[in-house]
Amino acid sequence: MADTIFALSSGRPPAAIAVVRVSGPQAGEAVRRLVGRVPEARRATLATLREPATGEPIDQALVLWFPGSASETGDDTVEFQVHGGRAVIAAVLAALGRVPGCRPAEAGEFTRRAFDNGRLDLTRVEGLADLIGADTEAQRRQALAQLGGLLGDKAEAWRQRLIGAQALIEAGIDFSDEADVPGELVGPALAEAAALRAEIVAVLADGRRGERLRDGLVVALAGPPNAGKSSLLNRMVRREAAIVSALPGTTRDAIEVHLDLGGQPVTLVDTAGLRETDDPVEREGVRRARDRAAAADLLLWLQDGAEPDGAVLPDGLAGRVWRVVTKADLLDEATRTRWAGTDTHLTSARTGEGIAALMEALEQAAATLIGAGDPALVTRARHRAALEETVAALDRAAAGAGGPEEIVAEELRLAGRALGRLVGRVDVEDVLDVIFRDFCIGK
Ligand SMILES: Nc1nc2c(ncn2[C@@H]2O[C@H](COP(=O)(O)OP(=O)(O)OP(=O)(O)O)[C@@H](O)[C@H]2O)c(=O)[nH]1
Ligand SMILES: [K+]
Ligand SMILES: [Mg+2]
Repeated sequence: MADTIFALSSGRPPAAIAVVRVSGPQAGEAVRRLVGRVPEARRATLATLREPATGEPIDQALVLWFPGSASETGDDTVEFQVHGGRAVIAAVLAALGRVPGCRPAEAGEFTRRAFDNGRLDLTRVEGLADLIGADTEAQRRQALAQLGGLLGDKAEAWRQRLIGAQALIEAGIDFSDEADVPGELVGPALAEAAALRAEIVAVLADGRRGERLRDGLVVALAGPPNAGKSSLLNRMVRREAAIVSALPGTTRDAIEVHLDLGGQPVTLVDTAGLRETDDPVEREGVRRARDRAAAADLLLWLQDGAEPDGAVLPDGLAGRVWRVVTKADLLDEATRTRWAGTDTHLTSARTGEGIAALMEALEQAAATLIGAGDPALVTRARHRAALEETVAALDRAAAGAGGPEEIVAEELRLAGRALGRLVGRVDVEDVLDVIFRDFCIGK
């Protein structure tokens, strides 16, 4: 018999209410011991929880009993809503620990059981993890769509069609000596594979917006020392997140600030000023600054407005770059006019000039790059890799047309296997630990 698991599923106590969940074959026995009876299924029942050994009351609780396969995990489950004090929770958990066959749950174990019982496919498990981790509206919407099976159902439908196409060819192979089986079944199978390929390629051509939304859009501030990077960051986030000083080379470690721009998650990264230096600590800072700038989705390249030609963007950082001119408050009219004629954001951290416009532009860019339109299907690198593997196998199948039918069938099988891994139907042991590691205890 499988273990029965229990855990505190609500947040850190003390709190008004705490939810303790129990799931597994002994859940019914647990509720019988603590409540004295098994309450009506799926109805909130007010009951006194008692220490089974002594009969002493522990707390007044709402008890919810979800028998068998209709529960979230697919096993008998009971939820106790108790007062969220530490001693109450400790007493309930201790009493549950004394029920034979019951033990504390490990991180993610309730969800793992739901997966093992076929209640959730792997993409839904990931959606659930993302929903719990969602910080912004757009992230919440995307996670909820994933939990609802946006990608999982589509991938499973693709997989079923592939199995059908593969079966067509295998029927041809198995019965090829029999007169009444059509000899040419590879053609229709490959036509189906080509249609599938087109659908998957269209899903992959999403500009990685799902992954970007999940991770947050990374915007790096870079430029020469004393360009005013840290001052601008502080002004943008309206707090003293980074140290500012007149000394060039002040910032060493990259400083990250997370923002919610109109529902889009954006991470601003302040970096060390880029220059050649003999100071080993600053040199490490410069190395990190280059890495962060190169990896960013968007680079704000800052230059002091008083520098006549501006700073030269180093090689290798030419991706998505916005030029930002700083210290506009120090400029004379002629210089201002000259900058105004260029493709730059003119800003002053001192007066706040240009900051609102910059934030507005960032919010729009974030919406375009990650948030706009329907929720993306691909939200993790794992999804993308599995779909690319599927497309590669379909390409090999198409290239095998005219050759031995067994080879085409084998490539279709490999394409289906990649989709099977995506939804968690075939050999996924290696990815499960990684995915469930994200979960907390009680989930
Ligand atoms: N007048 C004026 N001075 C500014 C402005 N922004 C920054 N400064 C000054 O410029 C100097 C450098 O500012 P920082 O924000 O530390 O510059 P940084 O680019 O982060 O410098 P490093 O981290 O050393 O690379 C400080 O003395 C700031 O007070 C501005 O908008 N107007
Ligand atoms: K500085
Ligand atoms: Mg700085």
